[in-house]
This record gives sequence, structure tokens and C-alpha cells, in this order.
Amino acid sequence: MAKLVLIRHGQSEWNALNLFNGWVDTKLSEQGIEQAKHAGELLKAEGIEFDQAYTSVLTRAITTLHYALEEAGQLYVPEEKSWRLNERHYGALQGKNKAAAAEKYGEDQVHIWRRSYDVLPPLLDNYEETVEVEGKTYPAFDARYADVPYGELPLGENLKVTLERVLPFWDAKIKKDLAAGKDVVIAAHGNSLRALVKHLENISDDDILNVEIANGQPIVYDLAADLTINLKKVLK
Ligand SMILES: O=C(O)[C@H](O)COP(=O)(O)O
Repeated sequence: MAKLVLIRHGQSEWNALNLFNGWVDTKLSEQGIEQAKHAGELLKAEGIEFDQAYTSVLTRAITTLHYALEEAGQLYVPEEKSWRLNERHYGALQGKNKAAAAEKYGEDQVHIWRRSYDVLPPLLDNYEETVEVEGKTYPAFDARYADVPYGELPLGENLKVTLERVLPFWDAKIKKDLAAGKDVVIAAHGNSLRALVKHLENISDDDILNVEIANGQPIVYDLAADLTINLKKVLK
């Protein structure tokens, strides 16, 4: 029986400011660092020893993984990063304030953009667009995406598109590890993890609207040999 642990990164600086992050490479806030360390303490208390770790290519997820593994005494665990585990790309909403967007476009519209399965956010016009926040410029795409075939990079994603780009990595890597009985941790993002949870738990397109994943609270699955779920618990 393999264990799969999903951890959404700790609070980011832009989570604290209530800004849409998406693929913008924001850092953990002080609170986010504490949440990541606490996740590691919880995993240590749970006694899980990981064989493999996966994370995205975004700093807030990578550092969450490292703080948590260090706290759990398992910083040695092999890790692999993939853009396919990135947060959903929030298109032209990236860097915008979530409350200001709700005032401008209406609460309902913003909730649909944030939580619906198949409604796309407003898209970027091109790959060269940058995001400016408080005098700092964030590139939309940089060298870390150099190996991604040009057309595969998104200009904005809904949950459906996010799931479609998570799944090839899940099938090729993570699923194989689990099937081989390895215990795996994935440190990723609110929506790349919602997509994975939808797939794993077979949640309907409508019901996924109500699924929220908290920062830094590990979700632990005990999986049967056929990867069906024997037990799920959220550590707090
Ligand atoms: O990208 C972001 O801003 C967050 O990580 C997730 O945002 P959401 O709660 O609006 O989906």
C-alpha cells in the first residue's frame, strides 16, 4: 500500500496581499514559511518516510517542499520538478487584486473564474507580456520554460486545461511510483492540486466548485494496489 501526500504551498506574499499569483513566481511570506515547517512537523509525527518528492517550477512550492522535508528530517529524498505541477495560469488576472476584480466584474464572475471547471479567465495577449506590481516587473515566462514546446505554454487556464497538462506527468511518473509501492509527496498549488484531487477522487465538474485546499495542510491518501483510495485524512 502506497501513501500519497499532497501539500499546497504555504501562504505566498501575494496570497497575503490578496493578489492573483498564477504562474508569477512569488515567494512565501513569513507565515507561509511557518506553515511549511508545520506541515513537516505533522508529517514527522505521522511517521511517513518518503521515497520520492515532486514539485512545480515555482519558488513557493519548491521552498515549501524543502522546509517541510527538512522539518521531517528527510531533505535527502529525491525530488523532481515539473512545470506541469505549476499553479493554473491565471491569464490577464495575474497580479490583480481579487477583491478589486470582484468589484469591477462582480463577485459571481470572479468566483466562476476562480472555482469553475471549464470557464477560462481573461487570457494574456502574448507570451511576452509582463506583470507589474508595486514597481516590480515579473516576466510571464522565463528560462525555466525553455524546454516546453512553444504552443504548450498557456496564456491562461481553467481547471480543465490545468488537469489536462497535469495528467501526462501524473501518468508518466507519479502513478508509476505509487504503483511500485513508493510513498510520494507532491508540493504544489491550490488549483493544480484541486485538479489532481478531482481526478483521484472522481469528483464531478459541478462538485469541484466547492473544493478548497488550504495552505500547508498535508492531505494524506492511503492507496490500494490499484490506486483506489483506502483512507484520506487532512493533517492540521
Ligand atoms: O494563484 C493564486 O492566486 C492562488 O494560488 C490560488 O488562487 P485562487 O484561490 O484564486 O484559485
